Amino acid sequence: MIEFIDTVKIYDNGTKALRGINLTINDGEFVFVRGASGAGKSTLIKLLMHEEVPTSGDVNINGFSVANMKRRDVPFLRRTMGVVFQDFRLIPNMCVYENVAFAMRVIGARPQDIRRRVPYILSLVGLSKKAHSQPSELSGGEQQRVSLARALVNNPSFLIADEPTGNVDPDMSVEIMELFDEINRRGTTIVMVTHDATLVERYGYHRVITIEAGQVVQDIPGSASV
Ligand SMILES: Nc1ncnc2c1ncn2[C@@H]1O[C@H](COP(=O)(O)OP(=O)(O)OP(=O)(O)O)[C@@H](O)[C@H]1O
Repeated sequence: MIEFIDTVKIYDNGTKALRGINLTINDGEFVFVRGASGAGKSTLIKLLMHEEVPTSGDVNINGFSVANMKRRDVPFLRRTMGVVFQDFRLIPNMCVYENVAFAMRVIGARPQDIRRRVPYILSLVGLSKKAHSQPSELSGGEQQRVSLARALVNNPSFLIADEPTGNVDPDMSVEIMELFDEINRRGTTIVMVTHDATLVERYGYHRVITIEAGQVVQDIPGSASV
């Protein structure tokens, strides 16, 4: 479960990015977070990842308190989440397989687990045939699927996606969204930031939270008919 409790974030230059956010995201939910540029969406994500800490209030993530967390616990928090960015952030000189395997190596996974898990995850995102391609040889949609595979490989309890369809064409966006939906059906909680109103409308059966000037101004619950 993710809980924002009176969460305020004021940056050092005095910008009030979040002005008291109260939100609960339950396990298994799929939540869109939308809002205009500068509304505070990235700040919300940075708090989830402990890249920033709240100025006051707290964020509780699966029992971790972001405000009171010790530095040595941050890697454990990050292992509970997978993150997908708009710009993919793949390692350019590694093939698809290696990009995904690397995410397991850095947390000390055993080689035999890596050999078993990576092909499974690549098949889940439909990229088995591209395992030995370099990122530069892939389309935007394929690169985003690698980034999704990498985010999923350590079996996170939730996925954060920051404009995951921002750099792919509309057909690919639908493909990527179908994958996120499938992953959510398998039980992973998803928090997806997007500007894309068409996408939100199309997948309107998910919860939609709107942020404006650092506050939640609308919270439309999802329907259970997924
Ligand atoms: N490191 C920082 N230092 C100072 N101000 C910041 C910093 N990061 C963000 N801000 C400010 O905080 C506010 C919220 O920014 P944030 O990046 O969270 O918005 P956003 O909704 O993600 O916008 P976008 O859709 O453009 O990415 C903005 O006014 C922004 O200028």
